[in-house]
Amino acid sequence: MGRNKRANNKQNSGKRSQTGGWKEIEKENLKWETYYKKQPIFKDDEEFETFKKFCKEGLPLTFRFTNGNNITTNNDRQKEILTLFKEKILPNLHNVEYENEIIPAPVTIPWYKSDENDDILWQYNISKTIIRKKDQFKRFQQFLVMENVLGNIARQELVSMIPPLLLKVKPTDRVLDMCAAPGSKTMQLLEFLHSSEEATGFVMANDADFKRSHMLTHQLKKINSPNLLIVNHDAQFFPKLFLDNDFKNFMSFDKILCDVPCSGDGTMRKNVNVWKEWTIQGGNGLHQIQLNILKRGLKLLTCNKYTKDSNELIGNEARLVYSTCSLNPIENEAVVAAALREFNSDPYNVKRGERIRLLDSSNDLKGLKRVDGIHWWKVFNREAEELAEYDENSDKCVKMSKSMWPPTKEEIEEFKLERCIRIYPHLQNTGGFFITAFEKYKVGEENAPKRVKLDETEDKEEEQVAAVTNNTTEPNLFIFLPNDHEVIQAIADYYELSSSFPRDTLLVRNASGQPIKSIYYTSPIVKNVIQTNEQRLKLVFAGVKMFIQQSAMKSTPENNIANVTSRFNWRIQNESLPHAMKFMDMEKNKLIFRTTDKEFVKLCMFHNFCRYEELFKIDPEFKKYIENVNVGGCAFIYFDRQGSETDIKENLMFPVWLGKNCLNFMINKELQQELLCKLFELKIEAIKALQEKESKQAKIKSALVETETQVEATPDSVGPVIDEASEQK
Ligand SMILES: C[S@@+](CC[C@H](N)C(=O)[O-])C[C@H]1O[C@@H](n2cnc3c(N)ncnc32)[C@H](O)[C@@H]1O
Repeated sequence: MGRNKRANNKQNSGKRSQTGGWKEIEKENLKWETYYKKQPIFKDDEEFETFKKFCKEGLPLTFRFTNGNNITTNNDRQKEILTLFKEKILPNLHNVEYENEIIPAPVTIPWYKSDENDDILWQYNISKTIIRKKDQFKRFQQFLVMENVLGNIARQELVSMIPPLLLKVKPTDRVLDMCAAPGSKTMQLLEFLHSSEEATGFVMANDADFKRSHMLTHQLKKINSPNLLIVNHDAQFFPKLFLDNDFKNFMSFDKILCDVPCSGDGTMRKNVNVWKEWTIQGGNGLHQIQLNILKRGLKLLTCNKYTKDSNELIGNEARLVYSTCSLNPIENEAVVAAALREFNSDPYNVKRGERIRLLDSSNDLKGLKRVDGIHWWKVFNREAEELAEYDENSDKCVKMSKSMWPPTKEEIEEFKLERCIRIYPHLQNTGGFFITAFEKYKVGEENAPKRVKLDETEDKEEEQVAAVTNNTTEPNLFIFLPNDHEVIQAIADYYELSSSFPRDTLLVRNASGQPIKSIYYTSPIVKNVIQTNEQRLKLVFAGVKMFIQQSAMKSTPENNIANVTSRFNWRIQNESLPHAMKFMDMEKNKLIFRTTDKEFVKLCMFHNFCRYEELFKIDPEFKKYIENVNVGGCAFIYFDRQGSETDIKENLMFPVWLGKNCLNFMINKELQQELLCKLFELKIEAIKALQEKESKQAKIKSALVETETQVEATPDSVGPVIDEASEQK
């Protein structure tokens, strides 16, 4: 059986017709074929045919092991889930037979490594349809789905992972992702930023489309990075930002990703509609906006400084990566060449001694098969007429620009477009992609980089940007709490948080500026960026939810908590617990109950309302503990797993809500599923059935609770995170 049969994904190859039947999209497009055959991209017709054959096939499955949803603290997560995959899942994927052929097992991709692990990226040449059909894949599929929901595995097209890798993000970098939605590359940028324990930089993810910037929020909030900001600007006019209230010097970005909107003809293996919709005008029409975004990125990029004598870089390297999922030179080399030409001849840049150039990436990503960028190409108008040169007075050049044409001989020498990277589907069975890395540089600075003084009057581009990005008048919904706020004080006292707990980076997301429902935390630099640029930034999202006011909490005579103060009903969100734990004395904190008993944890995790009597039977120590803590508040069960035999080796701590007679584990459904699967080897179907049953019982119980005025918190209140909109009301 050929690759075609296995990897072809029927799900993506058609569209419902109006009569409701399934209509195959024909994988042919004569305009596309003629256009690409005329470009100097493929060696000969034979190579084009191979390329086309691959374009018609579905993509193999690729998946990457990430550092999980506690991106700031959980560095062992990647190793742990990877080991689980290699020991428990992978052996079942060897020698799988389908239609009398053995499907080769997944293989690792050598050019994607983390500091700790060499084999974090895997490729499996099999379609989703077969995976769903065949029982042998069931466990593998469940594993992928579950770990993906939990943020431990990222499902992303192989070639789409290259641009963030070439940016070489460090934990100290200020990173801007100019066109970020849906966010798969931003996710990688955050992984790199958090590759060491203390990230002092940040990632700002931007998208011009309001809805898509919210989609970005949905994708990225699950990884809980306090160093992330999501904003909503047109990248062509991305505002200049400042730090530390120093309004004389603008803040430049050390790493910028320009993954611009494009015709997407490198994605036709996945998006079959490209076959139907591809036109010459598609690429031509995007050229100018792509160039504008790239030029704006280059403007905002930190300038690398080199010593005069030895030409050595002073300080860290800043870079910008430009990428598209298109193979069209008009969207790629033409944009890159135009940016080089325009930037390096702009009097403003010349006066400041700043230039840009392409970086040589040939030694990066060893093992990745690639082709050099091209120096010339053919330009066609929407009528498919080949045009030798630009003529602004000609009707044939309507809606075209001079920058679409190839560079001159001298420019070819200077631009080094061969440094661009082209990836074709047939090179290593992937989608198509174009990537190149730029640097902005200045020679002759002996000392540490100086900040650039603004001189707006000489800068034409800034005038344009200022005209578009008038100060935002929207109310600020991201308000930092004063560090002596009484609620913060009460929370710190209740949880016995040490004096080093950072109280000054806690914020609320409502116009009143008071902690109504949730309190979030950010990194110090994110706070700085938000506060200094309140008037300039259209901020959509920042902050990791840390404390939540438990709404089910009411004070009644029956539950013995008649005089509850606010401190009792603020619980710690599970995802923020590892961060909070850094400021707790794990030995002495009286809210922590330690257990090594798997059965104890199992019982707690199995039931929404786990009765104390049952737990006392398993561990009599728990009775003493309960007598010493406040009923009606949040506490913790610490599962000490040293020397444990099961898959998860790390110790686990869970927030629990202590009711009068029973407790609730305050973890979400997905984590509950993962832990029940891994710790107790339960089948996912059984867990889901159990969750449903418990949820029904919880509802009945809640109703009873109302009538009996016996207050308990239900894990339903943990469930879906309250969205900002509802909170802002
Ligand atoms: C190729 S996609 C980006 C994919 C993304 N980098 C990822 O890996 O998930 C291009 C994105 O650019 C956004 N976009 C289009 N025009 C834009 C503009 N002028 N400024 C900023 N974003 C823009 C689109 O909404 C779209 O989400």
